[in-house]
Amino acid sequence: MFEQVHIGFIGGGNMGEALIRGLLKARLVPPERVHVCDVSKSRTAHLAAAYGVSILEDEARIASSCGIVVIAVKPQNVFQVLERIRDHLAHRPLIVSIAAGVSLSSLVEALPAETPAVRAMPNTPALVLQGASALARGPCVADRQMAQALALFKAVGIALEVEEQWMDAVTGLSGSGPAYILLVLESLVDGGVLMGLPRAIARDLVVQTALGTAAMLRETGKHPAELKDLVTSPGGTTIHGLQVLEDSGIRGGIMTAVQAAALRSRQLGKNP
Ligand SMILES: NC(=O)C1=CN([C@@H]2O[C@H](COP(=O)(O)OP(=O)(O)OC[C@H]3O[C@@H](n4cnc5c(N)ncnc54)[C@H](OP(=O)(O)O)[C@@H]3O)[C@@H](O)[C@H]2O)C=CC1
Ligand SMILES: O=C(O)[C@@H]1CCC=N1
Repeated sequence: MFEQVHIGFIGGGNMGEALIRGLLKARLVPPERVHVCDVSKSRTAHLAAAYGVSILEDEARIASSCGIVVIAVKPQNVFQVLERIRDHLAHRPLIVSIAAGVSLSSLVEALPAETPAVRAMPNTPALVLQGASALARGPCVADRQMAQALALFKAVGIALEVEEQWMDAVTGLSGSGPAYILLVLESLVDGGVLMGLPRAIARDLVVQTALGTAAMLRETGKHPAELKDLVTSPGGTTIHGLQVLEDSGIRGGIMTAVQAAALRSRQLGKNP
């Protein structure tokens, strides 16, 4: 699907690197067909040394050399990038923006007529090929191009096509989600340390408990509450821990966190 296709990244920060590393690890394209530009010279030096990708000096070179251009700069910098590349898109490359909140209509408006554009929301576990991405297609994206965009993100985890109306919710849930889960995992490790466990042992136990629980949820297809009941013996240890969490309002807190992040995504689209 990607024979001869060159993939360019404008912005090689946290997320650009996660995608690049994932794509190379999945052997979707060889490093000589991955091109990156970033205003930070320390970032490009790091990416060239770590992954052997090609570094191009500016956004225009990426746009004119690549069949797929991933825009991986902060939302605040997206329109400056589009302004710089718009005169270098005569070959109609596929533009894939991963910027939170930036809508398809604003992308299409800033690009030459009929430039195909996809809005995507990946997440950082792409770094280890366990990402969760959702993609919404713009009006001029051919089926073949959408299949390529999906394949790009499927190389680093799961990728679903959704209607654009869901992209802010996706951003608040799976885009930001790794941070919420890491906060919980960090707290669990600290709980173990509080009870005297050596930190390395607590960490190993927490990581495997999280992986095992997620695998159990995926493989059984059961409701989380049903699996939770399996852990929770009458009058046992777990119910005492759960009561403390319920008293703390953790469920509402997590739901409100997803809502706040989704609303921030919507707001970023209007005023980055
Ligand atoms: N981090 C995450 O978990 C996720 C992020 N995203 C989205 O991905 C995008 C990138 O986020 P993230 O990787 O975290 O951000 P980073 O700040 O880590 O990376 C962006 C990089 O782009 C550089 N940059 C800025 N302007 C330009 C330019 N004109 N040309 C080339 N490079 C430029 C920045 O340099 P400098 O720092 O010097 O400005 C920086 O190195 C954002 O839009 C974000 O919404 C999407 C999903 C998940
Ligand atoms: O915090 C952010 O804005 C980005 C978008 C999703 C995850 N990180």
